[in-house]
Amino acid sequence: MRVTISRKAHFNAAHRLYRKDWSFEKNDAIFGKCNNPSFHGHNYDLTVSVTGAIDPETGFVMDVKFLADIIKEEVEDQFDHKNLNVDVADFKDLNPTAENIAVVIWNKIRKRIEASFDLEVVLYETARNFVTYRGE
Ligand SMILES: Nc1nc2c(c(=O)[nH]1)N=C([C@H](O)[C@H](O)COP(=O)(O)OP(=O)(O)OP(=O)(O)O)CN2
Ligand SMILES: [Zn+2]
Repeated sequence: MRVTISRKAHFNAAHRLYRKDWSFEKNDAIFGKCNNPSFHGHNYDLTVSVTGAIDPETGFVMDVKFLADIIKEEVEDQFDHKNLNVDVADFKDLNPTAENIAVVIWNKIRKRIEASFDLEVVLYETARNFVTYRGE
């Protein structure tokens, strides 16, 4: 029997969607207002879900506090109130789209969680735009 626990988190960050190797005109055609050189911001909402067996002694799949601490260290402390393009090394050569941010977050958390657990990340960039990554 495998059960999923989830923890919600939040961070505020600025970004610009563009490629350094494209002209401004091409970036504008592909990324539109998201290519604003002055950047723009989002209030990102994150849900991290871990699936595993219930430990018969504790009744936990995983202590939610353990998961919350990982999210704080790997995501909130590194991304919150940051400019993703400028301040976060992961996006030095990676466009900070919601898709790429979700994959970066998944990889950071995956390293901190035992392989017996499945991991899913859902990242809301706006109230209506969200992406899901399960490491597949
Ligand atoms: N596949 C993706 N498409 C878009 C991404 C992305 O990360 N992946 N990102 C953006 C921009 O970041 C943009 O800032 C999104 O905001 P916006 O277009 O304003 O989205 P809203 O849903 O809030 O706007 P509505 O116009 O109300 O739909 C764009 N595309
Ligand atoms: Zn954006």
